[in-house]
Amino acid sequence: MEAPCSSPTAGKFVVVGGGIAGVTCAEQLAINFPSEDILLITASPVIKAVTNFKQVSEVLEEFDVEEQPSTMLENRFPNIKVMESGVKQLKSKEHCVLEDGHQHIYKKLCLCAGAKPKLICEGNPYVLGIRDTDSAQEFQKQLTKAKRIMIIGNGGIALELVYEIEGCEVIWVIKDKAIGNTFFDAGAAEFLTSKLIDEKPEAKIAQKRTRYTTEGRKKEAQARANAGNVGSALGPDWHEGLDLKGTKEFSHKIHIETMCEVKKIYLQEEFRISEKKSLTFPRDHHDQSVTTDKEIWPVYVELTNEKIYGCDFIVSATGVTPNTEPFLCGNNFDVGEDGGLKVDDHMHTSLPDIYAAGDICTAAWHPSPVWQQMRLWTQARQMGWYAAKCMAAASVGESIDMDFSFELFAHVTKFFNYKVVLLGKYNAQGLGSNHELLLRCTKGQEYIKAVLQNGRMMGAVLIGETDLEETFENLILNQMNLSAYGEDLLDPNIDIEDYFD
Ligand SMILES: Cc1cc2nc3c(=O)[nH]c(=O)nc-3n(C[C@H](O)[C@H](O)[C@H](O)COP(=O)(O)OP(=O)(O)OC[C@H]3O[C@@H](n4cnc5c(N)ncnc54)[C@H](O)[C@@H]3O)c2cc1C
Ligand SMILES: NC(=O)C1=CN([C@@H]2O[C@H](COP(=O)(O)OP(=O)(O)OC[C@H]3O[C@@H](n4cnc5c(N)ncnc54)[C@H](O)[C@@H]3O)[C@@H](O)[C@H]2O)C=CC1
Repeated sequence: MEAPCSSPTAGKFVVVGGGIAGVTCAEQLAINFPSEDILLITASPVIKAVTNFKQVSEVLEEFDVEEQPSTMLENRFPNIKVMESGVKQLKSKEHCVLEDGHQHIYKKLCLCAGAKPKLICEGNPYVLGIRDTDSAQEFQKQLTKAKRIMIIGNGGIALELVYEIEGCEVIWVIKDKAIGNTFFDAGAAEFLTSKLIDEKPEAKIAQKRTRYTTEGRKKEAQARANAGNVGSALGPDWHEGLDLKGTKEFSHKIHIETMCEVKKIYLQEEFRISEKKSLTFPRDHHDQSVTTDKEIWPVYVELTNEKIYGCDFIVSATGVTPNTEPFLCGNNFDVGEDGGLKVDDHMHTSLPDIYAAGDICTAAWHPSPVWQQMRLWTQARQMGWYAAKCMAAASVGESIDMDFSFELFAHVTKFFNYKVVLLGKYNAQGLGSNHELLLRCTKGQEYIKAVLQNGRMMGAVLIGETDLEETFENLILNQMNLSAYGEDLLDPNIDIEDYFD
């Protein structure tokens, strides 16, 4: 029987989760309270550290991310104690968390347990999700033996995979008309699609963006997390250390099935008995076939458009579900529609002294008109940092204003080897039909889209080396009326920065 939790009077600051949100939160608490002990409980054997942080503009930020043994964090902050263990239960009334045989009383708790892949089908060994180092390595291992895989989903992971995978046929199944729906509209999708058709992989551009490394990861820290425990989410450039090659020598071989979903998955024997017919890989006339019509596959997928394809395995890149499970039982949290713990504008959940940050939480405050939550690395850092500030202020009876980073959504990343900057309501999310778009596109070079409403800039997509991010960021933040400038705003012959000086 479990020991009951004792009185919360002697509690400390406790943070759960060693991903970017949890580590940033613990670090900030350690700075704010140098004479207090901060306990970080994490299920993963390594922690994530933000290094080389650079504020590129008022809201855009760049940093590298390193997987490090937890001792490195403890050395940097002697008042942080890291415990490698999965929290099994939360007793919010008693201010107590329980992990393997131990209980920890908190005065303030921040839950940063991240999220896990939301798979199209749980428990099927041929359906893989990618989240942490282990799942990425498993995927790579399977890929080395694969002739054909199927990727389901149209977000960040799918976009990165279809561009990086070589030597393997890829059938990419998307619910939408165009690729990359979580980041792009159809115009940007078309601009990017031409990259997939290029046979020769080009030299990667030396473009700085958030980088993911495992350099600091020591051997002993590579010990796998206990069965059932989840590791931290991968992040920017996670595929760079992985050789994403199938069995053959060619670059991209991608077939996209649009506007459909998975109807049924058959294992080999099940499919044979069904006497259904699968399709060969669609190819154009000068294409050398990789797989033959006679191929027998380990798994077959029937799509809602009635087409059936066989493949070696399926990647379900279909979004994430917050890791709330161990915390919900017996605790009456307000939970968002996406399954996250609802937090207010001070990162506080609905229960006393419990905060949440990063992928596990659902922003339930009234946001700035040009900010939205997306489960991203940068937001995990910002939320972890701000949650710590709020916890610190609350513990001395104060309150602080919302951090400026929540004023404007800003994300820098790289897709198909292009720098991609997304600002504000970059896809006119929630703006209804009352908005206009200004576009400038130079094939193979840049794609610029500005979203305007009532003459004010509400968002932008900048693909390529446009150098416009800072100017656009300012235009969105200051909400200047741009009606008088019309299309000049994107005229390449006008130096827009001078324009607004
Ligand atoms: C393949 C991939 C590529 C990505 N690429 C990008 C990108 O290019 N740009 C970008 O901005 N974002 C990217 N993301 C998203 C980004 O990685 C996440 O949004 C971010 O890392 C979330 O951080 P987090 O700290 O909230 O959660 P996580 O990193 O998931 O960390 C959660 C932590 O909680 C621990 N934990 C879980 N349950 C428990 C428990 N019960 N007890 C104790 N500890 C527990 C885990 O071990 C882990 O340490 C990517 C994600 C993936 C999967
Ligand atoms: N460069 C970047 O910024 C990257 C960010 N990420 C982040 O990592 C997290 C996980 O990435 P993803 O899994 O790609 O999530 P995502 O949220 O970006 O995309 C999920 C996609 O799956 C589709 N989908 C959902 N259910 C489906 C179903 N049943 N059938 C078919 N399609 C379905 C959605 O329409 C969407 O296109 C996200 O938070 C994402 O933002 C991931 C990779 C790169």
